[in-house]
Order: sequence, then C-alpha cells, then structure tokens
Amino acid sequence: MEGVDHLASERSRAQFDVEEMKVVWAGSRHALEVSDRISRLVASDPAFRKDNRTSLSRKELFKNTLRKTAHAWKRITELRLSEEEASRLRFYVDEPAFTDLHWGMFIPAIKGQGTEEQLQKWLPLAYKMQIIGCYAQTELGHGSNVQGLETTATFDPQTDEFIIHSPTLTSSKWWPGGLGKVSTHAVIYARLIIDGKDYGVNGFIVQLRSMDDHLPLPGITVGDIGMKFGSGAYNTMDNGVLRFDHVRIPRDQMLMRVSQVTREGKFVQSNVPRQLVYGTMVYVRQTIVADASCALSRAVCIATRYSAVRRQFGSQNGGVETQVIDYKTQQSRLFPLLASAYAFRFVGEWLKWLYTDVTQRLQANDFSTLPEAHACTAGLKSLTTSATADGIEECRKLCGGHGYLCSSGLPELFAVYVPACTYEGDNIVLLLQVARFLMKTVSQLGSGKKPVGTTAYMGRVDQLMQCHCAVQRAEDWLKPSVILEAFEARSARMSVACAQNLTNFANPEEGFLELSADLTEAAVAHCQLIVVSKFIEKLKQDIPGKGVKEQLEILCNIYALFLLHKHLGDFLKTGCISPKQASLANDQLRSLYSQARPNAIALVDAFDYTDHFLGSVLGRYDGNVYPKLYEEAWKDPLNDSVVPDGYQEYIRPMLKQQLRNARL
Ligand SMILES: CCCCCCCC/C=C\CCCCCCCCCCC/C=C/C(=O)SCCNC(=O)CCNC(=O)[C@H](O)C(C)(C)COP(=O)(O)OP(=O)(O)OC[C@H]1O[C@@H](n2cnc3c(N)ncnc32)[C@H](O)[C@@H]1OP(=O)(O)O
Ligand SMILES: Cc1cc2nc3c(=O)[nH]c(=O)nc-3n(C[C@H](O)[C@H](O)[C@H](O)COP(=O)(O)OP(=O)(O)OC[C@H]3O[C@@H](n4cnc5c(N)ncnc54)[C@H](O)[C@@H]3O)c2cc1C
Repeated sequence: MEGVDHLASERSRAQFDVEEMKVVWAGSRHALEVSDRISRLVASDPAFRKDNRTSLSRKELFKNTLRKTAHAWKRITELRLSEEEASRLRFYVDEPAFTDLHWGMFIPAIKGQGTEEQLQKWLPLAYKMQIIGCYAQTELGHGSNVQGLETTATFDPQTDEFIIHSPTLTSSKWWPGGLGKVSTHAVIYARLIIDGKDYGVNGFIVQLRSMDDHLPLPGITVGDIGMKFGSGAYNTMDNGVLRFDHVRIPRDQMLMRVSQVTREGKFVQSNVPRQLVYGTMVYVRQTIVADASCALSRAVCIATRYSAVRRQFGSQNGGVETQVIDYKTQQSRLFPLLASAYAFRFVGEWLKWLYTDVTQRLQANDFSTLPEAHACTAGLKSLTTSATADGIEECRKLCGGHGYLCSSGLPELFAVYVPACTYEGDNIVLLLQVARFLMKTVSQLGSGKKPVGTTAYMGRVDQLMQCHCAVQRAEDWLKPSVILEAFEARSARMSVACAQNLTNFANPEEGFLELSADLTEAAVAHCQLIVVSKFIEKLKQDIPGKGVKEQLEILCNIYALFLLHKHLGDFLKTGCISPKQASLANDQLRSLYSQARPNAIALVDAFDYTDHFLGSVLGRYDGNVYPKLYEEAWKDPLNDSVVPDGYQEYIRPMLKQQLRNARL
C-alpha cells in the first residue's frame, strides 16, 4: 500500500529521541542540516538517478558517470556550495568517479608535498578543475612495496629537466583511478636518479594529455585496465595503465617540500622526515575509516528494516508469523553490525581530530606524533574496512534470498566497497606496520621512554600482565573500567608475547616474517582496543536528548562484548578472563540484544538516509517491500518481451528435436 508506513509500529516503540540521535550521528546540528539538505537536493534531481546502473554496458556506464560529474560540478558552482556541501553532494551522488582521485588524492598530494610556489601555481588550476589529476603510484609489478617502484625520473642538468621513463613492463603504472580516460595530469611516483645515483621514490607532477584535444602527449601511452568485480559498482571509474617513453618535464615539477634537486643537480634533504612522501596515504586512510561507518550503516539500515518486515515461521492458529528480527540468531548477527557502524563513526571522528593535530604539528616542525598517526590510520583503515566488507556480506545473508537481488542494493554496495580492503594499502600489509610500531613500543619500555597516545596503556604493562578480571555477575560487564582493562590486558599480553617470541630469533627481521600471523593478531587486538576506548570516551561527553546516551551505552557494550565473544580464544589464552566470566559476558550480550530490539528501527533511521541514497527495495523507509519487489522485477530488460530473444534460434529447435526423438 502506497503512503502507508509499514514500520510505524516499530518506530513508535523507540525509547529515545531520534532527531537528537541524528545530530550525534552527523557530528553536529550544523552537519546534520547540511547533510539533510544536500541529500534531498540529490534525491530530487532526476540527473542523479542511479537505479539503472547494473543494466548499462561499460561504455554507457562510464559516459553516464561523466554526465553526472559534469552536472554535479555545474550544481556546485551554480549554488556556490562550500567544500563541506560539495563533499556531501559527492557522497549522496554515490558513484565512484575520477573526481574522487582529483579532490581526494591529486590535490592533497600537491598540498602535502609541494613547496609554496608549487601550491600557488598548481592549486588554483586544480580547484577550478582547469586541470584534472590523479595519483599514480602503483605499478603492474609493485603496489604494497612502494620502495620497489621502477619508474625512473632522471635529472638532465643540460636542460634542467627530469626524464620520466618506464624501463620495464612491470614498471607500467597500473590501477590509478581517473587515469585511464580522464586525467590531464598526474602526481606520479618515480625513483629519482641523479648522475647515476638512486635517491629513492619521490613525487612529480606530469602532464599526460593535451589541453586542446585530450590526446596523450608524445611518449605517453595511457588506457583503462578493464572491467572490475561486479556489475555497475567500481566500473564507473577509469582505473588506468600508463607508460612513459623518456618524457621530459621541467625540474620544478618535482614536488619539493621533502627533498629538493638544485639547478646544479644537487640532492638536498629538508629537515622534514622522508616519510612525508607517504603523507597523502595517511590522509586518505583517515577518510576511509570515516567512510567505513557510512558503508556499514547503509547495509545495516537495509538489513534491519527488512528484518522487521520479513516474517517466517511461528504462526499459531493462523496468526501472523514471527518477524525475523525477533530471532536471537538474527539479532546476534545484526546488532553487533549496528553497534560497529556507530563505533566506526566515533573512531572516525577521533581519527580526523588526530590527523588535524598531526598536520598542525608538522607545520610547526614537530614530527613526534607522525609514527603514531601512521600506525593509527593504517591499523584502523585495516580493521574498519575488513569488518565493513564482511558486514555488508553478512547483511546480504541476513536478507535471505532477496538480499541476492540487485534491487536489494547490497550486491552493488559490496562490490563497490570490497576493494577498500586492498586499496590505500592491503589490510594485512597495514596491520604489519602496526605490529612493527607495537614491537618498537614494547622494546622501548625498559628504556624509561614513556609510551603516549594510543599506546599509553603499555606504560602500565606490569600491572596489565598480572591483573585479574573482577567480573562476578553478568552486570559487571557493563562497567567501562572492566571492559577497558580486559581489552588493554589482552592487547598488552599479546604484544609482549610476540616481542618475547621475537627474541628467539638471531635475526629480528627473520623473526618478524616467521611470526607475522601472530603479529597481525596482536595488531588487531590493539586496534580493537582503540575503537572500544574511543566509544567509551564519546560517552563521557555531554549527549543531550531523551534516552540517546542510554542507547549509545547499549551499543557500546554490544560492540565490546561481541568482540570479546568473537575473540574469546585470545582473552582465555592470555588469561585475561576465565571461562566463567566469558559465559557471563555472553549472558549480558543476550540481554543487551533484547534492550536494543525495540530501538533497532529508530537507530537506523538516525542515519537519516534517503531512499535514493539507500537504493534498496528492501531498505525502503516505509517498509513497503513486497509490491515494490514485484514491480521492480518487471522492469528487468528480460521482461521487455514475453518470449525471449533467442527463442527461434536456440529453444525452439531444441524442443522440436525432442519432439522428433519422442516420435521415433
Ligand atoms: C560527483 C562529483 C562531485 C564533484 C566534486 C566534489 C568535491 C568532492 C570533494 C571531496 C571528495 C573527496 C573524496 C575522497 C575519496 C578518496 C577516494 C579514495 C579512493 C582510493 C583509491 C585508491 C588509491 C590508492 O590505492 S593509492 C596507492 C596506495 N598504496 C599503498 O597504500 C601502498 C602500501 N604501502 C605502503 O604504504 C608502504 O610502502 C609501507 C607502509 C608498506 C612501508 O613499507 P616499508 O618498505 O616497510 O617501509 P619504508 O617505506 O622503508 O618505511 C620505513 C619507515 O616509514 C614508516 N612509514 C611507512 N609509511 C608511512 C606513512 N605513510 N607515514 C609515516 N611513516 C610511514 C614505516 O613505519 C617505517 O618506520 P620505522 O620507524 O623505520 O619502522
Ligand atoms: C579499486 C582500486 C583502486 C586503486 N586506486 C589506486 C590509485 O588511484 N592509485 C594508485 O597508485 N594505486 C591504486 N590502487 C592500487 C592499490 O593501492 C594496490 O593494489 C594496493 O596497495 C595493494 O598492492 P598490490 O596490488 O601490490 O598487492 P600485493 O602486495 O601484491 O598483495 C598480494 C598479496 O600479498 C600479500 N603481501 C604483500 N606484501 C606482504 C608482506 N610484506 N607480508 C605479508 N603479506 C604480504 C598481501 O596481503 C596480499 O594478500 C588501487 C587498487 C584498487 C583495487
């Protein structure tokens, strides 16, 4: 029935103020106003229609994306949208495009690694989109191992130029988004060679295409790398391949904030750490954490609404069947994901603060917090994207068969999201970076150097190695101090165990390789502690609105106790809790699910997603699922004709043949 809210009775059961929860989710009243206004602007503009994506060919899909980005840019300039509004518009348009790399990596790379003069020259052009850029780091042969890149930038003192060259097939740039068909420029990463000496990987601005006719410049071969996972999905993006044949660029197109090459060909290292060449990745990893909460909340919103609509079994005497959301198994799969979406939101907010803080310090030549910023962005990027990709797939299963239909929105969401586990650093490679940081922290404990920031708890290692969990009743698991101590003890004990095992190897690098699987588990434990502790910190803030804080407390406890249940092996093996305490945690978790149940629909309404953005028949706000699913099926191009194309050629002859055989 059109216009009827099938989820109204669910909404009436909510025990908190949904409008105030929307403010908490958005981050502020102002952010909610902007987000709400822009989401409606996008949803009401037919140019941003997206329900036909999965049936378009690659060429149509790509052209459609070009049309949408041009329209988006027109609206941004016509309406004079602020950076915040423009970025919300990009979010609600919900389509990966070359503009992501232009705004998200090309501009930040120049900003972070360029000198003042370089910023003044390139940024105005890029901001007005008079040039379009991408971030070309990865090559066919090397992605994770940035130090292994092969593209060369050889200084020619005669002409004051660099010669950019791809010496091997494996040195071809491979993957950069926006490179294949659109970008006119790129920040490319290449080995700096002066007078035969290799000075390692640096960034260079290179023009790729003519500004007159868009043709590649001499010496440049560029194209798209081909179809990717899923229909629609990330295929709106022109991930590209690029080869250089001795392409010359002026010397001042090397990004020279970190290192410089003088007119005489002298290499000069600034007083900033070399690692700043990797700065753009730190920036993007931080944005990816915030984005994880968006992708996960979207899947959870669909699965929660559908779970309240869907009924199976349990009918007594012809009465209504049970809503599947009332099954404890459904709750134990769904509610931890709901809690994770909120947890990732808050850790994302905190990470943004950390990133801003480290950037300000870098500007003042204080590099002390850079290793922590790298470890946190790498680790949390890894943790949140892995959990989100798995969570989206779990939401698909939570929707049963209908979740497999493209009209559920979940297959495309998964296909677009899952490369986040790989891009901006493979998740395992990034966890190993965290592990390195943790091992360094543990090794310095005896030196009197006090760990700070997210590793401050390691400073209490003696106490954490011996403490006994105080839980005696299930309710004790609701105390933040109890949860924190259990997570800190588990993380400290796992790191210390790894550090002790490493001492059994004569060569520490060999030991690190041999123990790398254990090390990634220690890194996960540390990152989970960060997420739990930031959720707990969030709850210490003043949070207005009837029942809002109480609901967040329930979600925080679900998140922590769900992790404890999932990683019980770690907690028991390290002796942080006893089997009896584990079973009390489980009892508490079941009780928390019951408390979350009446609020589930309102908790996903608080994400404030429009039906346009959700793009899901199952997740519709009004819960009117069945008529819409039925309607949607008839829109499939296969249903354009009752008898399919191909009947005459393939089906009819087969049927006739069977008939002839039967007569013989
Ligand atoms: C609709 C139209 C709208 C119109 C427009 C509207 C406006 C829109 C506005 C906004 C839109 C914005 C949208 C943004 C969206 C962004 C989209 C993102 C899409 C993502 C696409 C993907 C891109 C990529 O993938 S780029 C390539 C990424 N590559 C990697 O991540 C490679 C991974 N490898 C590495 O990072 C490193 O090599 C390493 C970490 C593995 C290190 O390797 P290793 O060799 O061991 O170490 P080494 O290099 O020797 O380093 C030694 C020490 O340095 C430390 N270190 C390493 N990395 C860092 C770092 N990043 N920072 C600081 N320190 C670092 C390392 O720990 C070592 O330290 P130690 O103390 O010596 O141990
Ligand atoms: C959709 C998408 C968009 C992208 N966009 C861009 C872009 O715009 N610009 C750009 O420059 N790049 C881009 N990339 C490339 C991306 O950054 C790399 O693919 C990524 O960094 C992983 O590197 P790799 O492909 O070399 O993986 P590999 O390193 O080859 O990984 C293969 C396997 O080896 C394992 N492995 C590797 N090293 C280690 C180790 N030291 N220890 C243990 N295991 C290890 C990994 O865990 C993985 O299982 C994009 C990639 C994708 C998928």
